[in-house]
Amino acid sequence: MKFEDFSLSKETLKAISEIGFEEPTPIQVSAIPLLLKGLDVVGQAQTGTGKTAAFGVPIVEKCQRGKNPFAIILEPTRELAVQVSQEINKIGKFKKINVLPVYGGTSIERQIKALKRGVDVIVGTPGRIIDHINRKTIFLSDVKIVVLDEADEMLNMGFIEDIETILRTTPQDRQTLLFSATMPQPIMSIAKKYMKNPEKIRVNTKDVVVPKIKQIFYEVREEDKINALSRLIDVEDPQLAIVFCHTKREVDDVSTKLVQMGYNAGALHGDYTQARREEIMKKFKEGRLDILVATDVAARGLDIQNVTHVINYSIPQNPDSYIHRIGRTGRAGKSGMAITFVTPREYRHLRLIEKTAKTVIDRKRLPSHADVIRAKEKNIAKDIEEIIRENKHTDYISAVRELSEQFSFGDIAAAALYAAYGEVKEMPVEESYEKVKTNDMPEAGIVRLFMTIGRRDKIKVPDIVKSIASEANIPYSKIGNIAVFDKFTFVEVPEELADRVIRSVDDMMMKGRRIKVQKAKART
Ligand SMILES: Nc1ncnc2c1ncn2[C@@H]1O[C@H](COP(=O)(O)OP(=O)(O)OP(=O)(O)O)[C@@H](O)[C@H]1O
Ligand SMILES: [Mg+2]
Repeated sequence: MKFEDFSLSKETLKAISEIGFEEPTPIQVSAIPLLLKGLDVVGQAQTGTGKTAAFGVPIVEKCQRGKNPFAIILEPTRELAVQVSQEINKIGKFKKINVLPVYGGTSIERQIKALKRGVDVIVGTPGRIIDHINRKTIFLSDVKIVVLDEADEMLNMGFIEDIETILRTTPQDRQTLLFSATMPQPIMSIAKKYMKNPEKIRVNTKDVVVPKIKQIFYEVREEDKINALSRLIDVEDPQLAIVFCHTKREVDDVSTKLVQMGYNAGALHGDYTQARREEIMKKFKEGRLDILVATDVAARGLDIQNVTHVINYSIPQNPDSYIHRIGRTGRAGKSGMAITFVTPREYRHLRLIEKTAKTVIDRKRLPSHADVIRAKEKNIAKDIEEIIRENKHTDYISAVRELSEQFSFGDIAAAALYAAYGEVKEMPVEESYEKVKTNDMPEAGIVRLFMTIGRRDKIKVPDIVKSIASEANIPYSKIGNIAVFDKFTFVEVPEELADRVIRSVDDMMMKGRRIKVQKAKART
């Protein structure tokens, strides 16, 4: 199937090819002909599979320009109104379709001016559209097509009255279209009220979740989440990541901590001014921000290139939210990674998500501190390889030659890495660490030491471990997992360093600290 087979106008086909779409996606194959025929359609297809163009192409194709808007597309968030209006604008480029995003938090006067100049397609959020209807600055009496994008979200409790108000101002004989990746049955029943014999399209009923998204979960205690997040980011090295939190406060908290830890992170939620929301989105899209920490305001519809990872810092409340959140990666045939943090109490909820989303989420063990270091070394090696392969380094060769009269090449290279990457980052000094399971023993080559210091001692155990490491003349980065319990602590170290650590603790004891250390016994 090709776009040419839909018998579209030259202008629309030209726009599609300029955007770079080579062939229609399955939802586009099914939906476009029905929409062109003028039928009401409920379209359900997985996240990132081109639902926007599935309704966008027919709207542009059928659009007759008049005094009042021809089509109106409703979106649940401002960000989505902007994004979808941009996409319709691209599809309508050669038909010179006027598209206007209409959403709150921004100057209504400017919107009114634009509306006066004439708009063919309105893409907006319900609240602001109602505002315009009341001010008589939007007339929907000539509307031929209404789209409820993210229909299930739009028809859920919070939005339904607004949607009804808007629909009442449009003509009865309009074409009504509903699209979403999820379409729960109760919503379908509500939807029928507004539609005429809707055709139901469901693409790929077997997988609700995009199969190319790899899904894993980690068991993490609430207090350990921030360190777990930092480790995962270090090891996974996402190009762009979205971290979802449960509340606005949690978003602020997590993003602030990430920034303090040196990550290039920003926050998005509904309490920020529109200017700030737009600034953050712009930065993230341009890759000037690596990590977007957000509430569910970013869960639906957003299409941002190169989001390689979605991390559920808090497990989503309902399974549909899980599907939409993780759908921010793995778009348009790309692969992606979805990570979910689960506290022990949330296991049952996780199972419910798996069941409803008809998917399997695999469990993994959190990377250790040593894994983080290894991953960093690997990333550095990758960077170096690329620099050499692309001959980016040649301007520095004479400098190295000069230095080599005084130092070894090894030292020069390591010092250059230091200059470029800074100190090897240490584990943040906090008392909460990944839970070391006391009944499963560490990996081969790692020895677990038992120490008689714990939370009860009201000292910062990691600080003590740091001074032990320094006493033993061992870089702190070589120390692996640390698990602090009330009265004791487990510290994991490479086998060959264990004796040195024990000896240095003994030396320190002589200096007055009463800590006993011994190799933990393996349970049999
Ligand atoms: N025919 C096509 N060929 C290639 N890429 C396409 C095609 N149609 C759409 N895309 C691209 O696929 C990506 C996802 O499309 P879109 O945002 O419409 O997905 P969606 O189905 O609405 O997802 P969600 O459920 O998350 O809203 C976009 O970047 C879009 O440009
Ligand atoms: Mg969409």
